[in-house]
Amino acid sequence: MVPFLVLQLAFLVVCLIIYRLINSALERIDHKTAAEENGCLEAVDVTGSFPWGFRRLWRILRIKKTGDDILDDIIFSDFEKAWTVTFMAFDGNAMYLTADPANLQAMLATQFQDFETGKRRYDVFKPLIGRSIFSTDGAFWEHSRAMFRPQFARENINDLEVTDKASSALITALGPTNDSGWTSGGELMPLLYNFTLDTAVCTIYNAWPTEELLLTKVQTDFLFGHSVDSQELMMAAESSAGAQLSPEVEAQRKEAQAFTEAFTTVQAGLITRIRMQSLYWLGDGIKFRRAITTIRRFTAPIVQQAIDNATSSAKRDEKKQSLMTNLATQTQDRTELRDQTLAILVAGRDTTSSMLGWALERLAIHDDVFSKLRSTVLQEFPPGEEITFSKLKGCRYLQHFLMEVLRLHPTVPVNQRMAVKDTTLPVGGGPDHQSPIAIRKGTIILFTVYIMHRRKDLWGPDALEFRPERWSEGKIPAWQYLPFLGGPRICLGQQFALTEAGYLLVRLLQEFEAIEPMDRAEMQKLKKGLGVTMWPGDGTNVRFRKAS
Ligand code: HEM
Repeated sequence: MVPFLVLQLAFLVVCLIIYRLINSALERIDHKTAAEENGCLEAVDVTGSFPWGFRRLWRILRIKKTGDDILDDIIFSDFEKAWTVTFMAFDGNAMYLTADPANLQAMLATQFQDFETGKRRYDVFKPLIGRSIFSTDGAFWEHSRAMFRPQFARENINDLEVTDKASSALITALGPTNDSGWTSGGELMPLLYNFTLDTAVCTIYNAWPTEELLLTKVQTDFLFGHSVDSQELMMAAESSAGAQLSPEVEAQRKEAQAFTEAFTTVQAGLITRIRMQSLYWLGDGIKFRRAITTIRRFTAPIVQQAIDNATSSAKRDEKKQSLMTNLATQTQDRTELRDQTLAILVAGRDTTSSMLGWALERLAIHDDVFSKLRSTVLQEFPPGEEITFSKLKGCRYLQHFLMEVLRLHPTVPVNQRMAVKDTTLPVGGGPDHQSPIAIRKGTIILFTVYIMHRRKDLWGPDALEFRPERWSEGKIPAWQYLPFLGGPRICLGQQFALTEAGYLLVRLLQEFEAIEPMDRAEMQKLKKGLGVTMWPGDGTNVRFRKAS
């Protein structure tokens, strides 16, 4: 006999499901009425015969078996009929998915006030970055943006001395070469993560001993600790980095390593939180919480130091200040200083290192692009001459190469906005998909620049080919290329990232005359890893040959 309580519970669940179904049906009717009133038409519905997105979920769950790619196969197939589509989400609400430049321009710029990043982003990222530029909307976001804007002005962009040292550290970490001039090769992504963390941490916090080592030793551990496992090579790398460490520096190195590891753990934890959607709070383990504590322990004295510097007239007037000290002249709220600067780290580390990973993969598999870029670099950046921001900006082929990398591999491939009032989007409705569509308050619109950057109707029949030359063949409409998005929330670190990446590539191309994948066939598959960002899924396994 089934206990009465269980029956009551079952009854409640059934009522809840019926309530949701009726609610969502009523919403659909409302939506239709609003659409008609605004002259809007319906977008193509791709929900399919199984409601609530089960079809998509089923395909995603079977990825390992089918070998499908989430973006190229599953999401792309939703766009078979139109570039803006709608579907019913798991919770019964209508959602939209778009890869239409006009709709992106509306959400990000012309109708900016109608769309927000939404509370979910704040909830997911809260443990690490609390209330900060990346995780808020409205007045607090405006305040944050105004506070950061001067820090990202051209004269404050990247401390190129730091970028230079981090580049040298990375080149050292590639290790010695064999008799034919080749490095032993291996997975570059950990080195690239450390490169971007080094440059960002030094710029933001002025915290690590740039003179002594940055993370050279940590990087060397990553590269040689497992794969090559040669004590001799490691010692050679260490001595060439001048890394005979004093006890103080060794303590700092340990601290830097603990911070790096904690940061990596937290990034992984955030991916879990994103994937768990509304149940994000169930995703945190003890490791995640400990890592947050480590990060806070690391930043606490730096925050204090920044406040002291900003309030001491002698220190405040020193020419070279960390970003944190500059911020501390505007607010002395410790929590805000911590959260805002960590937000910059989150926004800046994996995005830029992933771009570099893709860039090196492309150089490794396209010999012609490598040769052209290297000869351009040798001509415009003769070894020994200073590499400056304006020279990097002025090197057209280098810029076109980076733009093409971010076209085919935008490191933030899918994103979303939420309507904060009943509104419209300009295209996607009706049989020709050119009529406006009505969007109800609270609706989530997913958008994918990854798909938009690969549309043959926008980019031509060779849209999927990697061809930096396309950027010198005529003007490309601004809203069809958005790796950094656009409008008032455009990426603040765009120039920082392009300068940092350009600098490292120039240094690598000066130093090495060839780059080769460890397994060409595998690398040509260009597999992706997908989390907050999109990175080379199988790592960037390459080796370099030293210039003779
Ligand atoms: C290739 C490298 C990078 C790419 C592709 C990239 C991309 C993006 C994108 C797509 C957004 C918009 C997110 C949204 O509003 O939903 C964004 C925002 C942002 N990015 Fe970047 N980013 C990169 C590097 C950096 C770096 C190096 C920094 C800082 C050092 C940075 C700082 C920021 C900040 C602060 C925001 C938030 C802006 C706001 O909401 O007002 N980014 N980035």
